[in-house]
Order: sequence, then structure tokens, then C-alpha cells
Amino acid sequence: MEFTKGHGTGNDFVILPDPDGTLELTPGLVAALCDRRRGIGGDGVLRVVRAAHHADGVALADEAEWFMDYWNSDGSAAEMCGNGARVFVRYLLESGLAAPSGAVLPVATRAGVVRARVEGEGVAVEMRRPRLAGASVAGLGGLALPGTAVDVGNPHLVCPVPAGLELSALDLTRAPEFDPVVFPAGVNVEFVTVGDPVDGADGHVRMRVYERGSAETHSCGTGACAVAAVALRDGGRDTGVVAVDVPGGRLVVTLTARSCWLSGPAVLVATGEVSPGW
Ligand SMILES: N[C@@H](CCC[C@H](N)C(=O)O)C(=O)O
Repeated sequence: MEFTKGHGTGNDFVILPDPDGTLELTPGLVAALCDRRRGIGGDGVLRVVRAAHHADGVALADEAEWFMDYWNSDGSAAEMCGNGARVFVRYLLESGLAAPSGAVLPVATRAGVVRARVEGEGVAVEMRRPRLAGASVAGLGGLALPGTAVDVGNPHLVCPVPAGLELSALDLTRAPEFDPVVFPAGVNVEFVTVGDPVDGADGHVRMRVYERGSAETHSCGTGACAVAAVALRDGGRDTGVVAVDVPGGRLVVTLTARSCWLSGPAVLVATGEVSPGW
């Protein structure tokens, strides 16, 4: 089995090329590949499969040739992964599966078709606008942190960190508690503080994230979009540019009246083959 390792702001993935959908990918195999001691290591797996050859992609095959089959490191499948989509597009282009062009490249996901464009060293993806869905609360180490539920194709809960508490002081070695009535399929939880003004941005926030199915990661693209939408709302706007600093670097989110662009670096690290006896 061939693989490529890649990351976007430290959100890392094992990329499995499977154009014709012949690979038997199971939750157990995904978890073993993502194991950082006994496997390759990653926050998730990106299977690169033609939309026409995947049950969840076939309905979108007229709009996009490729389907991003995203799995979290615990072996659960998720609807969408923003950093994953950016790294997926970098892989399509560098492997020659898609031709570089000035136009946007469509990619099918479980949350619909996203569109990507290369921006120098980075890749930007256009997703639908995050939907702000009301209030909820995350529990962390005895603290109750009120936040906003946001749907970015996958579920998020954006919680400002109270004044006097450092983002770096939060213990994210354990999963935050959440309301299963609001989030019956689980949730990604972002913890946020406001940053100093940044040139060219309408807002600047810093975040840490505990991802459903992957624990704390160094970055979450859909999480950054959720956080940006909340930051703009809190500033009385619904469009604008927000710089989002994550432990793995900086993402830039641009909300327009119609959509949401997520920009940042997308890097391929290595290519190899899984040993047959593994
Ligand atoms: N890291 C991702 C999100 C991956 C999926 C998430 N853990 C979920 O289960 O919804 C991103 O960059 O968006």
C-alpha cells in the first residue's frame, strides 16, 4: 500500500491513493495507520478516490472527479476536513492526478463540493458559509465554558476563554464535555482568545482545538472557519477577513456574502510504501 504524508499548519494526514476505490479501508486500518508509535502517524487519513468509485461521492461525480474520503485517527469518518481538503489538492496536483490550472479545482466531500485554488506555497479552499446555530456549553476541568454551536459541514462549538485564563493553560489531554442533545454525533471544540490587530485582517484570534475523533490537534481548518464566523459576528459583521493562529501556524479565513475561503500552507512531507508484513 502506497502512502504520502502531508500536513496543513501541523494538522497531519496519511494520504492513500486509491483512484479506483479498490482499497479495503476499515476503521481498524485507519487507526493503525494513524498510530504515532506503531504506524505512520497522523490526525487522520485522506483516501484519494474518484467520486464515481465511492458510495459517498458518486452523486457528486458530475461536479468533481475526486472524492476526499476523510477519516479521523480513531477510525471514524467525518463529513469535512478543511486542512485535509487543502492537503488533498496539493497531493492531486503534485502526483499529476489533476492538472494545475488558473481555475479552481472542485473536490467532492461528504459535506458537498468544495473548490480549491493554489496560492503560492499555500492552497485555499472555498466552502459554504459556517452556520451559527445558537448557544451551548463545553465542560473542561470543572469549568463550564459557554460557546456558540457552528455547522461548517461538520459540527463545532466555539468557546471564548474567560479573561484571566491563558489559552496555553487549558488541559486538552482529555475530551471536553458537551451536550449530546445539541451534538448527537459529537463535536469539535475550539477554545479562543482575541489577538492583537493584524495588517490586512478585520479580526485576529488564537485558538486551540479538541477534535472529535482525533483529540487535540495542532490545527483545524473547519474549526478556524467556525471561529472566524463567531469573531466577525461578535464584531457586528458577517463578512471580512480573520487571521486565526493555531498551535501549528496561521490560517486566514475570508467570509464573503456567499462563501468561506480557508487559506494556509499545505505541505507534502514524504512518500513511501507500507511494509507488506505490517
Ligand atoms: N482537522 C479538520 C477536521 C477533521 C474532522 C473533525 N475531526 C470531525 O470529526 O468533524 C479540519 O481541518 O477541518
